[in-house]
Amino acid sequence: MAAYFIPSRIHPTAEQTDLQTATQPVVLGEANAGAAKTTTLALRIAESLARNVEPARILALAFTPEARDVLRQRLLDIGVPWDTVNQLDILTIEDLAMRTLEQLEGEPLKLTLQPRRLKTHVWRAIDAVAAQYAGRPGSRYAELDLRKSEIAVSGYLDTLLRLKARMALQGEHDDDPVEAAEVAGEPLTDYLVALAYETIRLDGAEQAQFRTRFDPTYDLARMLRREPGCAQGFPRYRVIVCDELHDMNEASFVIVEALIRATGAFFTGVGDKHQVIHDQLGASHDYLDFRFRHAFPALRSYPLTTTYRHGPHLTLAIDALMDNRGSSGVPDHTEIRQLHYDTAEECAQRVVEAIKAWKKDKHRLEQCAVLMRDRHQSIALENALIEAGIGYRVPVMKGYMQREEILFLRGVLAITLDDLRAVPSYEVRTAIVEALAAFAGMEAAAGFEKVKHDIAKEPSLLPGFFRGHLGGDALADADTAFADVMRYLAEVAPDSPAGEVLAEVCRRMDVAVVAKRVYVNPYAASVAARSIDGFVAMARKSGLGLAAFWKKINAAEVFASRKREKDFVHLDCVADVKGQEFGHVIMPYLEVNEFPNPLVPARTERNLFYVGVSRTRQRLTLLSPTEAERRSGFLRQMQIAAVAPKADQALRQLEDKVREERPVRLYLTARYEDREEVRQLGAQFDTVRKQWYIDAGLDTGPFQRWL
Ligand SMILES: Nc1ncnc2c1ncn2[C@@H]1O[C@H](COP(=O)(O)OP(=O)(O)OP(=O)(O)O)[C@@H](O)[C@H]1O
Repeated sequence: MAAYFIPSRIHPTAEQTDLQTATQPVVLGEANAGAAKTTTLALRIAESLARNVEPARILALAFTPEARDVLRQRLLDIGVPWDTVNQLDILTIEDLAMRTLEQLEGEPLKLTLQPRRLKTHVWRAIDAVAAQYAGRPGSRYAELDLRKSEIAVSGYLDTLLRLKARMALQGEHDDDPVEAAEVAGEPLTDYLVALAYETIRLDGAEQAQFRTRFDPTYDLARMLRREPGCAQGFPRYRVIVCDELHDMNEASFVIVEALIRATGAFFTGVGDKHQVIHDQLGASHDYLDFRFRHAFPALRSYPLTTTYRHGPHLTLAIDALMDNRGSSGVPDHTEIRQLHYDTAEECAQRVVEAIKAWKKDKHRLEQCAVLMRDRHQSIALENALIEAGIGYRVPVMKGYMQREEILFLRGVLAITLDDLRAVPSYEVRTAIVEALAAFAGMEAAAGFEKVKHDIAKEPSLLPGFFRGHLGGDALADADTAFADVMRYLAEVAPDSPAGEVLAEVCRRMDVAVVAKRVYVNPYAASVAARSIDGFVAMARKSGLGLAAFWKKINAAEVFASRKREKDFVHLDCVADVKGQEFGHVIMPYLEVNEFPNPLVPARTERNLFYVGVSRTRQRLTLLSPTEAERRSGFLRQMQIAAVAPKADQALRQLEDKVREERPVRLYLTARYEDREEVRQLGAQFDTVRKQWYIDAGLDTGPFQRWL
């Protein structure tokens, strides 16, 4: 079918146009990375606008705020004006759930985000399970393994999230928890704790007493399951689209399915099953593979196989990695550079060189992204960037100096030197006090909230508070590790070597163990412990005394947090840049035990690596150890050299094809006051792009001044 909407900038492929103009009520697009899923969804929205659907009756959904922003950008890219984009509802599923619950409950939703603040609820749940089941007849109950350690709490919270994401916490086996746990595939203890936790959270009432991340989605899904009539409260959308279906889980599916049925809207979803990286949240390719088809038997699937993000050299290497069969529509040679290093610092130096080479080739720095597997890797990278005077932005992941574990060590320095005042930002001073309290295990102390702000306002109170609280008379008796650290610091001279002092603090505190208590999740704790190691190593290497080191990091923070509109590179974790793209992608630390991370399932790691490399438009720089045995296996799997001849050939064919392409319409620069004149000459008005145009075959002579 001919499209009503013609985009600016791009020529859609036949596959894209088929999806843009599809007439079936429920449509899925199955694609490879960069194969224009989001762009095609934008085309689908624009097509609806061109067919007179009001913007306010269109809902565009994504799973993450980043993906939501990319969708907005793609609409602008294809020529939908800013005003129109602003009238559309472009939301994450969690945004939609929050908005719907707020309407139903009549008050704003508050979320408790840090896992450690949920710990007391988990402990109460454990006590409740012990009271209810211990000593109950039945061999399964005798095996209950109720522990309150940090690792156990973290395990319970992980299970809880998995159960909620999969909507596996209630069901037909409610009266027999043993069977219910078995069906859910979780240990009985975890299942019972999860049930008890939810009883506390909901406190017998419908309205939750507290909520954390994902609870809004889960609560709305629960409500829709129990009372499908609630769905009638959704706005009367006529068109719904959903991006990144590979992030879908059962709770989100319940919401989307209810939305489609209640509104009768036309639905289009797109996804790429190789981009499933959130298995923890119950994401699975099942939704793309069969759940939608099962719920909507008339569904029609459309493939999207051509990537427009990069040329054939990278496309074919990605095909080799993923065992895929995509092709490229970009007639450019996407460069893949490989560099090697021996140490973490050398790797960071290579990153700086790669950025400088990009700049020297006259490209913009903002088009360059350094994508890491994990945030602990950023210490060496940030230091190297600061040293080289290269501005950077850390959009999702905070810069290392503002991460809790490092704020704790900065707090230690501030106490020792009695110089919290040297930290210019009020927020950072507050965060330092919070981090100290968290690592000292006293963040829940009565009145702490007020004290925190008092100290941030009057920094000279800091040493007195932490020493006095656990010190003074109490200090002599206190046998906590933190009190021991306070005693040690009281003896330390300001010119003592910073590296040695911090190492001693970490040793006395046993920070790896403390990190487990603070972070609860073992994986997050291991990343934090590695960050701490990196920071201490950096202090050692600097050779500076405490006072000089303190000055250096505060100056570095001022450099790093300067607001920049241009001349900066992006520094982020791969998992946080899904949906985005960059001219130059640099991937450091591609080595055994870093990427793939051995704590994560192999398939998820490969998908994550694929997400990283597929963000590239023009140049990909891969950094791995000089020693071949230490290199990440993914590099070999890409078969970069082996696919090059085939890629050269594909590139030549593409160059020929592009020469033959002709636009369908020519858009004019005519303004409002020219409207009668151009209309009489035969021009037509595009109501979506709000521009005059002529069909390509028309004589352009009379229109020269508007072309
Ligand atoms: N027909 C086309 N011609 C030229 N460029 C296109 C075309 N369609 C899309 N593009 C461009 O291709 C790039 C990738 O598109 P898009 O972001 O929509 O892909 P995606 O499949 O959603 O990516 P991912 O899921 O990997 O984030 C964008 O820069 C987009 O502008």
